[in-house]
Amino acid sequence: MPEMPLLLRSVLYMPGSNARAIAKARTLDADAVVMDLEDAVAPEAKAEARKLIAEALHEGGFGSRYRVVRINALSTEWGADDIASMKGVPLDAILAPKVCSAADVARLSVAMRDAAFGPEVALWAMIETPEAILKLSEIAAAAKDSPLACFVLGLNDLAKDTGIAQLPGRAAFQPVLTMSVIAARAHGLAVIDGVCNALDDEARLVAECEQARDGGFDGKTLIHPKQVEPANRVFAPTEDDVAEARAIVDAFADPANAGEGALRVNGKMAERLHLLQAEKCLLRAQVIADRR
Ligand SMILES: CC(C)(COP(=O)(O)OP(=O)(O)OC[C@H]1O[C@@H](n2cnc3c(N)ncnc32)[C@H](O)[C@@H]1OP(=O)(O)O)[C@@H](O)C(=O)NCCC(=O)NCCSC(=O)C[C@H](O)C(=O)O
Ligand SMILES: [Mg+2]
Repeated sequence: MPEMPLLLRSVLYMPGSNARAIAKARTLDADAVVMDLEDAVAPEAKAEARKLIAEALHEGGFGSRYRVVRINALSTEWGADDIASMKGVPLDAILAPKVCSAADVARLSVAMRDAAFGPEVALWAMIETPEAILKLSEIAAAAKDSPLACFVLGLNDLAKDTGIAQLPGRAAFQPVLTMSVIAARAHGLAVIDGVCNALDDEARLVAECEQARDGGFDGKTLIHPKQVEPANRVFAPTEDDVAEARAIVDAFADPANAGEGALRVNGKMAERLHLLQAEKCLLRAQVIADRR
């Protein structure tokens, strides 16, 4: 499985047909950028968008931002050409919409191989259909034989196909959010929350980011530059997180605790599994600090 970056707090979509947005993405603090060929691009603009994306990626300038191209589903008239048009283009992942089964993952895997993508190019799967929810485990398990490395929630499509309303708090979606995280983690995948359509409601965006962070997601997909900073802030370790992590690491490094499995650190139990979490937290905080 291709390795995922340590930071996927902010995953910003932009229409592949929008040259200005793609150019702006090079200046934004998003951890990942997703150039879209699917729903954000009109049928008559798809061919031009493929060219625009390929040129922009060849031109480069995206720095450490993880580069993702969202294709159309292979079942559409555009999917196969989308993948073929990215042959030889420098990118980090293909995001496939409406993945419904392990067979879909296998077909995407073959198409990526036919387009000569290297083993480092990941496949990200959108979880956005009722069928996918019923087969979360099967789809995630397909990572074993494919470059599948990440789930991305698509709650707009899921709302459309199920009738579940996208209300503040997302109570009716909670089981889907949790089961997506569980399935992804059971097979070592990263997992990113769906978008917040309310462009001018930062409080709602922050609430969704906090819900996703506490629910185990790595980050949130976004649709506008002004959503990047709140997502980066919410999904980053806080100063308290870092202080607690450092205390755990220091406690286990203390020769006086050599051979201990469980320690009392600042009034809480810390075991070796907490040490691993603490080390990851410090690493993430360091990467963020280095970027600044
Ligand atoms: C939603 C938008 C159409 C809003 O556009 P607009 O009101 O025109 O934006 P602004 O005038 O506020 O833009 C200000 C500047 O920022 C740039 N910009 C805007 N959006 C982006 C972006 N996403 N990435 C990069 N840069 C962006 C503008 O170009 C302006 O720049 P400048 O002119 O230099 O000042 C628009 O934001 C937009 O198109 N968003 C992305 C839409 C998209 O990609 N949708 C597809 C993914 S969402 C989805 O499909 C989810 C899933 O599948 C599901 O089912 O849920
Ligand atoms: Mg969708």
